[in-house]
Amino acid sequence: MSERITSWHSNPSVPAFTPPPGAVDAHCHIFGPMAEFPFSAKSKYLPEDAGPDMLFALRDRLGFARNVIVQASCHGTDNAATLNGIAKSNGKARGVAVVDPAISAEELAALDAGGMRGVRFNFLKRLVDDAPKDKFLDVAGRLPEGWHVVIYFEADILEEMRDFVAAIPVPVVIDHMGRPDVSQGPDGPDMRAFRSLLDSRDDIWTKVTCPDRLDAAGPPYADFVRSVAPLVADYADRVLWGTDWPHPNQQDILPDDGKLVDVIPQIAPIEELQRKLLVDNPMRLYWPEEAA
Ligand SMILES: O=C(O)c1cc(C(=O)O)oc(=O)c1
Repeated sequence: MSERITSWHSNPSVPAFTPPPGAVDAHCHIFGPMAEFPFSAKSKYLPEDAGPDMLFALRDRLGFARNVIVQASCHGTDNAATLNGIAKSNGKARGVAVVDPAISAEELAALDAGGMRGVRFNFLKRLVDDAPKDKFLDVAGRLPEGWHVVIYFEADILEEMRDFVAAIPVPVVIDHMGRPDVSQGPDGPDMRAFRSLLDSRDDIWTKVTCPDRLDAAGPPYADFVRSVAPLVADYADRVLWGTDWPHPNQQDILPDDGKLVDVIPQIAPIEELQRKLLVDNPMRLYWPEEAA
């Protein structure tokens, strides 16, 4: 792996939709800068730098107030770049860490002090070499007070994930809805299976994110909208939204973040749903001490 890749749009449009005051971009990442925060030797991609200043400029351009920075797989289990982003945010960012399951209580406490509020378990073979469920469960049982687990998996292994999800002793957030095939529509097998997983516990949340990854037709992402809008309506108190900037591995697409924001009023057509999705829900999970 030698060539560094750019996976984000250089000049995203200003969205037509104005997010409500206090809106949280609850899924984004930081890459590097590499000179200060080298990428993991195990990373499956080598991105150009996309550091905190770029993230905060995008936040402001899109009309958001806060970020949840999810440790990207290219940084492995060294959370320094993500912690640096949180530290530079003036309290406007919190994070989700990726950890070696053997992490000590002291190291977990340091991540908590640095603004981390969850740990991510990634099951995508194209991103990580292994995903040891037994070790993940061990660390899930030792997390700091108030933390949750974020899981990233694809629809083809949803059935294999059920027992694991059931065994997690803290709230669970599922990235990108477990990547359903949205061309099947809201009542297709992938969405039905995903809903039954959500129904298995009342503390499973999900991110209604990544139309660019899930809907190959591109903007206005009609299949994504028709499949996801009913989910937002039915699970209004358990959905989160994020840009996914800088869109790891999307170098062939370069999603326009303004257009991604303009999907929000289509999946959450009324103000109450927009406020829950963008403010109330992420505040409960990431800034509970400030939540209404
Ligand atoms: O689908 C992906 O390629 C992807 C990768 C990462 C990461 O590298 O952490 O995070 C995401 O949310 C999505």
